[in-house]
Amino acid sequence: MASLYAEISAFETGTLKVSDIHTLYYEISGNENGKPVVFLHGGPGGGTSELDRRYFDPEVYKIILFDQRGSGKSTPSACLEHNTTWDLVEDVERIRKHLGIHKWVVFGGSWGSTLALAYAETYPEPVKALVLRGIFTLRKSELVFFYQNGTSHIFPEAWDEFIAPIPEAERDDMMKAYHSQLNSDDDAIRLRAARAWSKWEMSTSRMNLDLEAVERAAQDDWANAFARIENHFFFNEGWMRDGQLLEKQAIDKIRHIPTVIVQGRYDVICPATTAWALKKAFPEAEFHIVPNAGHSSKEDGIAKLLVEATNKFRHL
Ligand SMILES: CNCC(=O)c1nnc(C(C)(C)C)o1
Repeated sequence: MASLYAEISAFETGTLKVSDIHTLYYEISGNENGKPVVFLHGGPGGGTSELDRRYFDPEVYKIILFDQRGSGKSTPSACLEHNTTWDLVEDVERIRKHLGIHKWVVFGGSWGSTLALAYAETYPEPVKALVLRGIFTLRKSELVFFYQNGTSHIFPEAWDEFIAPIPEAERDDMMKAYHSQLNSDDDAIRLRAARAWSKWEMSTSRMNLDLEAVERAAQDDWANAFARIENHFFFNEGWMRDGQLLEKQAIDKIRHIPTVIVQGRYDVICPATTAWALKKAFPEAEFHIVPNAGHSSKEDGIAKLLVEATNKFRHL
C-alpha cells in the first residue's frame, strides 16, 4: 500500500452518548483547522483502525473516525439493541453536530458505502463529496451471493469451514442458521460461530490471502462484534426495502454531490454488479474498476485510487 500517507496519531479522542444504551468512540487526526472528512467503517461491526487515517493528506484534512454502535471502542460491545441502519444515519449527524462541523467529505467502503449512501440520501446538505469503495447496498441478491450461493464456488475450501458449525439440515438458510448461533446463550456456540463467520469474510477479502485479517477474525472480542452486528443487520435486511438505496427518488437527492466510486473487479464480497448499478443510476459519479483487485481497501490498486479521490476533493 505504497500510496497511503504515513502513519499518524489522533490529536483528539472522545466519546458521545447517542442513546440510553450506546456511547460512541471517536477520534480526530490530521490538520485541526483542515477540511473535515468522516470515515465510515465497514461490517457493520468492523470498527476503525489506525490504517484508516492514511487515505487522507494530514496537512489538508481534519480526519474524523468513529466506531459505530457496538463496534470497536464504542460501548457496549456487540450490542444489537437500538442498532439499525437508521440509528447509524442519525449518529453520523450527531457526530457532525457534536464536533461543530458544517459540511464534510464522506468516505466509506463496503458497509461504509452503504451507510454513506443512506446518510447522504437522508442528509445531502452537509455532504461536500462522496468517496465510495466496494459498493454494498444490502440487496437480497447481494446477501445470497456471499452467504448462500456465489462466493462459495470461488472459495470452496473456505466455504467448507464457513458451513462447518451449521447442521446440514439448516444449510439452506445460512443467514437464519447463523442468526440462531450468534445469539446463543452458550458462549462456546456463539464464539465458534462468530469466528467462522468472520473468517469467511476475512479469507475472501483480497486477491491474495490477507493473513493479518484472518488472524483478526480469530480474536474473540472483534469477531463477536463483527459477526453479531453484521448478521443482525443482514438478517433484518438493513430495515430497508430491497434496492432502496438505488431507487431514483433516493439517488436524485445526491446526483449533485461530487462522487468517486472505486470497485475491485474480483471483489467476491461486494461484487461489481452493485457498483455498476450505482453508476448507471448515478452517471455523474466518477467510476473506477480496479482490474487486479478484490474487496479490500488495502489492495494496491484500490488504495491508490482512494488516495487520488481524497486528493481530488482537497480543495472543496
Ligand atoms: C458487507 N460487509 C463487508 C464489509 O463491510 C467489510 N469488509 N471488511 C470489513 C472490515 C475491513 C471492517 C473488516 O468490512
